[in-house]
Amino acid sequence: MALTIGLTGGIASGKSTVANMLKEWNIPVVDADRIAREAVNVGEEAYVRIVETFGKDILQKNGEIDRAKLGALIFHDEEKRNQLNAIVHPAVRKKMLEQRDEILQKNPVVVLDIPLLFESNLTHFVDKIIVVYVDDAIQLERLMKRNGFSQEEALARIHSQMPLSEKKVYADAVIDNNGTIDQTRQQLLTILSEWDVL
Ligand SMILES: CC(C)(COP(=O)(O)OP(=O)(O)OC[C@H]1O[C@@H](n2cnc3c(N)ncnc32)[C@H](O)[C@@H]1O)[C@@H](O)C(=O)NCCC(=O)NCCS
Ligand SMILES: Nc1ncnc2c1ncn2[C@@H]1O[C@H](COP(=O)(O)OP(=O)(O)OP(=O)(O)O)[C@@H](O)[C@H]1O
Repeated sequence: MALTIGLTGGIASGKSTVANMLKEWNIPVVDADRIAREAVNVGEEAYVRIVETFGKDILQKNGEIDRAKLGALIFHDEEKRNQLNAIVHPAVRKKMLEQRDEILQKNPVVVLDIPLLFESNLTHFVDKIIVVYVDDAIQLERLMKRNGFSQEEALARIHSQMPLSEKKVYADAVIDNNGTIDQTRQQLLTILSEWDVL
């Protein structure tokens, strides 16, 4: 029987790390962040609407969206963030569901890696939910390190999402990613074997 698993968590909590393990085991993963990046390529409908809404100041010299600039804008302003979400999310949802359906024609299982699974009310599109969890301090530390953000920049991003402690409550399974990568892999293996995926 077909199974759609939602993989979520907070920014820099370790979703991509878990998604990479799944891919190594040949479990197909649909990556919402990647689809969102493709949706705003030059010339796409969402690109045009973003330029109309936020102006040409958020473009690089070559015409592509300056993601750092747009990020600095929307992670500090909820209204602007909602405007951007309203432009990008419908396109992402459509593409993601198309990819899910295509994969399920050939595979019994698909994983949708969606950072904003709860925030965007997408839970009804998945059968089971895995939340990748880390403590606040570790999330902040890993995000600052990975992106070279100041504490203020990192906190703005973290606070634009539902708290991880809340996401944990709605999960069918929680991976505690505070420890080593190996400990995370073990937890993932246990969950997948309980769900008869591996
Ligand atoms: C603001 C943008 C240009 C910043 O780009 P940047 O390359 O710095 O970040 P990237 O896209 O890799 O996202 C990194 C992480 O930020 C978080 N995040 C991104 N967008 C949002 C948002 N609108 N609200 C809350 N968190 C977000 C997610 O955890 C995501 O994994 C970009 O994130 C964007 O276009 N966001 C809107 C689309 C979106 O919601 N994407 C995420 C899920 S589909
Ligand atoms: N168990 C771990 N131990 C140490 N570092 C880790 C661990 N898990 C992930 N990391 C590191 O933490 C950072 C965030 O992890 P990752 O990119 O997987 O998070 P993410 O949830 O996909 O982030 P985003 O929402 O921004 O896409 C990365 O630099 C990654 O290498």
